[in-house]
Order: sequence, then structure tokens, then C-alpha cells
Amino acid sequence: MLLYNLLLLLVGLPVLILYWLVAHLLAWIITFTVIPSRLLSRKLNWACPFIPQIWLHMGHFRGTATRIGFEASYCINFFTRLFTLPIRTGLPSFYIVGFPKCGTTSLAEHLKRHPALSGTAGLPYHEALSKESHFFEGVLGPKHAHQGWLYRTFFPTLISKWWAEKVLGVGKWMCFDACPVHACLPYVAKRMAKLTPEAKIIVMLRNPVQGLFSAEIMFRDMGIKLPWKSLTEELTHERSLGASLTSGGPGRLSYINGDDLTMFDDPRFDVRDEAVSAWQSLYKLEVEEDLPYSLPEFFYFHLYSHMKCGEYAPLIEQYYKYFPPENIMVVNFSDFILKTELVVKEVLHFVGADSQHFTYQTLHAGMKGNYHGLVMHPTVASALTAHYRPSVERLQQILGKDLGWEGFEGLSVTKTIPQPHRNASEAGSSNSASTHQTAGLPDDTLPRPDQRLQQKGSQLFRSQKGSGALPPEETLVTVEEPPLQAGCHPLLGQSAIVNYPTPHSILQAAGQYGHLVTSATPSPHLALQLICPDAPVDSDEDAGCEAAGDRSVVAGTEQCIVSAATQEKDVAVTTAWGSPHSNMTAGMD
Ligand SMILES: Nc1ncnc2c1ncn2[C@@H]1O[C@H](COP(=O)(O)OS(=O)(=O)O)[C@@H](OP(=O)(O)O)[C@H]1O
Repeated sequence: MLLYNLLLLLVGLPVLILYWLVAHLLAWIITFTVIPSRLLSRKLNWACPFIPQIWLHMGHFRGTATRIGFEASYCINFFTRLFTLPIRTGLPSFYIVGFPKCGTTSLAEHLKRHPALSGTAGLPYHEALSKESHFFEGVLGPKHAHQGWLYRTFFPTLISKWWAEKVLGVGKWMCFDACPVHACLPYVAKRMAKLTPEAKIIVMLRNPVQGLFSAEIMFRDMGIKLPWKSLTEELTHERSLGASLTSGGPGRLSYINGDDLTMFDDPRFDVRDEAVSAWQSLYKLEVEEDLPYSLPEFFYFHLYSHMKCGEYAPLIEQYYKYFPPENIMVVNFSDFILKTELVVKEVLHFVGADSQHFTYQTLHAGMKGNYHGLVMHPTVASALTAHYRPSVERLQQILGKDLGWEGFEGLSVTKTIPQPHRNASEAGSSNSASTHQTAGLPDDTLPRPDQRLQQKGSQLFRSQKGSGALPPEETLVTVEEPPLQAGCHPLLGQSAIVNYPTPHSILQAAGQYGHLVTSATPSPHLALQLICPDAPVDSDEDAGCEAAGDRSVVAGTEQCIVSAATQEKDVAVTTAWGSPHSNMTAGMD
């Protein structure tokens, strides 16, 4: 063994160094003389469309100089990595998948201090690019966000492995990607599972209201002109559920507050149909499919997407769908900042790194925001808190614990939901499906805050569990506009028992499941029903409805009864749907 190492040192190392130098030289030549470097920079600016704004903000000379320096070093770095691909064999053993502004930079910095762990091989001087690849976000172009050989270019060479394992003897070398945007993009878990089915997943979570504000502060601090009015400004036009709802336009932030469904006219929270369908279409992207060309622009420049990033539950469920639960670790930001050392050691243990070789050291908070005394306006904060309540409740139910976030007290923590599984082969995963515990939810059971509500007659409603219909005194509220393309989708033929602890949370869940027909006054007999807005009435594809035994046509729409009565605690949700709809990519080209 000693002889082998000596031989490697004397022969292998000089060869590698020579190879490294040649690769560097080539990368420099290409960067400064050839078109590919322009294309590469264009791809970077496509994936991170705010970058040009940062340069603009710096003024002409400083901006231009920074741009040249940044693009050149980015290209040199990339081409060097590309030319040394044969000695880059590692894909991540684990990921810090997100969420943004939840302490991912700090955690990554701590982990990188372990001699057996390496982050990405991106620009070493760059706080973000040295830890996050943005690969699945399409930083190498919308066509390449699934290609394993390209993904390998983001990770260190065999030299790091050899150094850690053979020279330092600190155990198995591992590399990781800590790109927090990945958790926000619902198609990513599937792609990760395909490339690295055995990988471990670390998810960091923070009070979503704080996370959203932190993101806004970061963007504004970078000089990015955000197309929405700051969250520091007061909320406009609050209306309560009632007669006025009929005149309410679609696409407003809505939430359930006490017994009221409250909506806002505030344009910041305007949720257009296209945005909703575009977001939902991301759940349906296949592993090898090209990313929608307008994805980055849509992602970074719509408050809607940033808000969606804070609705952690359906996004986290993607990971439970494609990875075994024992491979997923959830870190609460509040724990992380209070007990950093403990959490870091837990993470090291989770990923299988020996903490004997690690000495904890206090580090500065990575990506710390410059708030300049700014605070979110209280009306906005309380609206957002209320908006996120259903999703946080759901999250707590998935995790089976109270996250202790301010404004989210008193939510249910009964661990209920994730059960079914995902066919691993569909993701190309080698994991056995039976070992997977996944959310019993469809790919795109996303909260639908953008419903136009209308009073409706009780004939819309049919109770399924037990015998009868709702008690006559129940008033039914139907969401019937807009007939969103993606609103009805995907539970096709599945069924699940979901435990909703209060009638209230049913209302919330109904909001998540799509179009809602439910009682305005929650009661133990509360029921919910989903409408498939434009499923063909006589289509064969409506088998789901038939299986559920309930189907009716009202005002040209097909109704699929989704669930029936609750008896305070349990709701049998038999999902049954009409056909999912086409044109799921509305709003994106
Ligand atoms: N140790 C510690 N204590 C307190 N706060 C901490 C710590 N580590 C990270 N942070 C805060 O985490 C926020 C940055 O999160 P991320 O690194 O995930 O941001 S990013 O998505 O990568 O841009 C950012 O939050 P804000 O300052 O509120 O913006 C950091 O300050």
C-alpha cells in the first residue's frame, strides 16, 4: 500500500498536475478567443436573469469591469472542469436541497470544513457558486438539466478523493451540492433520484414569511429591481368572505382566517392563471424533458414563485416520493441558529462523515441580509402568515412535529399523510419502491389561493361517506372561476385516507386540492368536492369519477366527488378525477 501511494505520488501526481495546467491553458484560450464562452455566459445569464441587473446597478465602468471579470472567470472555471472531466467521477453523496434563505450557505460552509467533504467546484471566491451548482435549474441550458456527465463537471476531481481517503485517511470522501433553489423546483427531486438514487437529502426550513422577506431583502440589496411593491408596504383592500366575493376577480391571495376566507386585492399577490398553470406544469416535467425557456424569468421575477417556494409541503413531498424517508433529514432554521454545533454534528452523522475528524468552529452567518432596519409591514406579514398556515400545518403533519414558528402556533402535528410510494423505475431510480414512503398526494396538489368564490345551491354537493347529503342548513360555496386548466389534474384513480383534525383544515386542504365545493360553515359534516372544470362529460377518461360512484354535471362542468363527510377527525378522501388537462404549460414558452 505504501509503495502504491509512493508510486502515485511520484508518477501520477506530476502527470495530473501537467494535465491540469494544460486544461487551464485551453480553458483560457477558449474563454478569450472562441464563441463557446459567449454562449456559456449567455446560458448563465438566462438561468440567473438578475445577474445583468447587478452589473447595471454598479454603474457603467464598475459594472462592465465586474462583468468581464466574472464572465471570464466563470468560463475559465467551467472549461477547466470540462476538460478535466475524465478525472471527475463523483456525483453528490448528499444534497442540501434548500430552501432558499434557510441557512444553507452556513451549513455548507460548516460541512466543507470536514476533510472528507467537498462542495461544488464552482468559482472558489464566490459565496454562492462555490456551494451551489444550479445545475437542475438549467445553468448549462434548458436542454441539459438532466445529463449526468455534465453534472459531474461541478464536482472535484479524483485528486480530492485520493487526498482525503489515502493521504489524510479521514474516511470515505463525499461531495455535495447545496443549491437551495433546487428544493423550490418541483421537478428536481425526480431528476436527482435518477442520477443519484442513493443520495441523502438535507432540507432546511424556516418560517416561510421570514424566508420570503429575507429573499426580497437579498434581491433589493443586490440592486435588482423587483417587479413587485416591497413587502414593507401596507396591504391594500382586504375583503372578507361574503357577498362581495362574487365580484372578486380571480387570482388574489386568499386565506382562511378563523372562519373566514379572506381575499386581497393587492396586486402584489395577484395570481394569474398562467402563473398557476406554469407552476403546476413544473410538477409534470419528465426527467429528460427540456426546461421551459421562460422558467428562470418566471421563477425569479414573480412574487408568486417566491411565495410558492415557501409552501414547503408539496415540494418536500417530492423528495419523500423519490427517496426513502431514512435518506431525508429536515433541519429547522430555528434549531440551526440556536444549536449550530449540535445540528452540524447531526448532519455529519446523517451523511456518514466521521465527526472525529471535525473540529467545530463558529462561522459568520452566510448570505446574511442587510435589512437596514426594514421590516415587513404588519398587514402583509399577517396576511402571509395566514396564507401559509395550511401549508405549514400540512408540513407539520408530514414531519409529525411542531416547528415552533412565530405565527404558526396551534397547528396540527398529527403525523398522517405521506404513505404511498412512487414507482422508482419511473424516475430511473434503483431504490426499491417498497422502501419508499411518499406523500399520498399528486404531483401538483398545490394550494390554489386564486379562486373566485360564488354562493351555490346545495345540489352541487353530494355526500359520499355515510349515507346522506349535507344537512340542509349547510351553505355551499363553489369555486368555479377561473376554470383553470391544471386545476383538476392528477389524483386519477388514487385514493387515500387523510386525517384532518379539524373541519377547518379540510377547507384548507380543499384549497390545496383544486377547485373547491365545500361548506362555508365548517361542521362535523363538512364535505368537499372538486370540480373538473372542462373534462368531457362522456369521456372514457372519467373512470375515476365512476369509480367513486359520484358524478354529476352542473353548468357544463363535470363534478368529481372527492371526499365525503368528516366525522370531526377523519375524512375519507377518495380521489376521483376527470381527465387531466392539456396545455399545462400555459404561461411558459
Ligand atoms: N448562524 C446563523 N445565525 C443566524 N442567521 C443565519 C445563520 N446562518 C445563516 N443565517 C441566515 O440565513 C439566511 C441565508 O440563508 P441561505 O444561506 O440559505 O441563503 S441563500 O438562499 O443561499 O441565498 C440569512 O438570513 P437573513 O439575514 O434573514 O437574510 C442569514 O443571516
